[in-house]
Amino acid sequence: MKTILLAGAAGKMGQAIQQVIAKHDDWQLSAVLLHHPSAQSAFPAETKIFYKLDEIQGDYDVWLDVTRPETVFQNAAWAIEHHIHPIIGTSGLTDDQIQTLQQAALKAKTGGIIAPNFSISAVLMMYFSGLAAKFMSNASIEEIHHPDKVDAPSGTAKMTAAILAQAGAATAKPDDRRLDGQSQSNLVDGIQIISKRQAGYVAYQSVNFANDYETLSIAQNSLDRKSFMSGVQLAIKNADQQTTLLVGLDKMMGLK
Ligand SMILES: NC(=O)C1=CN([C@@H]2O[C@H](COP(=O)(O)OP(=O)(O)OC[C@H]3O[C@@H](n4cnc5c(N)ncnc54)[C@H](OP(=O)(O)O)[C@@H]3O)[C@@H](O)[C@H]2O)C=CC1
Ligand SMILES: O=C(O)C1=N[C@H](C(=O)O)C[C@H](O)C1
Repeated sequence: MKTILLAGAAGKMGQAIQQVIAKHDDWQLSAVLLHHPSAQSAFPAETKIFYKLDEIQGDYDVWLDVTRPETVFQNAAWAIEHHIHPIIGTSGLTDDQIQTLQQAALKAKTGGIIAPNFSISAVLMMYFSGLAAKFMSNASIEEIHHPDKVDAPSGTAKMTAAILAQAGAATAKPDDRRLDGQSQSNLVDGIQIISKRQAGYVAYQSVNFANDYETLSIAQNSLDRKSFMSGVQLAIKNADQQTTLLVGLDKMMGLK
C-alpha cells in the first residue's frame, strides 16, 4: 500500500487529487494537512488530519503538496527531513529554495519531484517551446489563469522562461508599457511574461516566437483541473523511487 499525505487537501487541486487517490486500491490517503479545522468533515475514517507540521505523526511514502506559495518551501523541507518523498505541485518556489531542497533531498536520500505543471499537454508545450527556441530566438510568454490564483507569473511560465533562456532565446524588445489592473508584465531570465487573470479560465499559456517575416505560437489550455490528474498519477507512481529531487514532469515521461 502506498501511503500518501496530501497537504492542501481541501483546496481545488486537493479535492480533485482525493478523487484520483480513491480510484487506486493500492494507494491510501493516509493523512491530510489542512489550514482550517472547518474543512475536516469530508475525509475517510482512516485519514489522519493535521493542521500544523509539528503535529504530524506516522510514516508516509509520499507528500503531495498543493497548498500556497508562502507555505510550500517549509512543507517540502519538512517532508524531506522526515524521509517522505515530496511531490510538489504548489507554485512559488524560488530558484534558491529549489536548490536548497535538492541538496536536502540528496542528504536525506529522499528524492521526489517538483512539477510546475502536471498536465501532459503543458509539459509538451514547454518541451516543444524549448525545441523551437533553438531556431526562433525572439520569444515571449502569455499566461492566463483563473482570478483566484495568488501568484504571478505562474510556475509554468517561470519554468518555460528558464527552458527558453537555456535554449538561447530572449525577448528582443520587452514591452514596458503599463498594463491594466488585471495584467502584469515581468521579465524572467530575459523572457517577457504577460500574466492575466480572467474568469472562465483554469490555466492557459502561449509561447510566442518571432523571426523576420514569420511567427510561431505554441499554446496549451487546461479546461478543467482533471487535466492535471494523469500527471499527478504518474508522479505518485514514481516519486518514492527517486533519490534526487527532479524538476519538471518531463523527467518522468522519458522526454530528452
Ligand atoms: N502543478 C500543477 O499542475 C498545478 C499546480 N497548482 C498549484 O497548486 C497550488 C494550489 O492550487 P489550488 O488548489 O488552485 O488552490 P486553493 O487555494 O484552492 O487550495 C490551496 C489549499 O491549501 C490550503 N492551505 C493554505 N495554507 C496551508 C497550510 N499552511 N497548510 C495546509 N494547507 C494550506 C488552503 O486552505 P485555505 O483556503 O483555508 O487557506 C487551500 O485549501 C497553487 O500554488 C497552484 O498554483 C494548481 C494547479 C495545477
Ligand atoms: O494556480 C493554478 O491554477 C495553476 N498553477 C500552476 C502554475 O502556477 O503554473 C499550474 C497551472 O498553471 C495551474
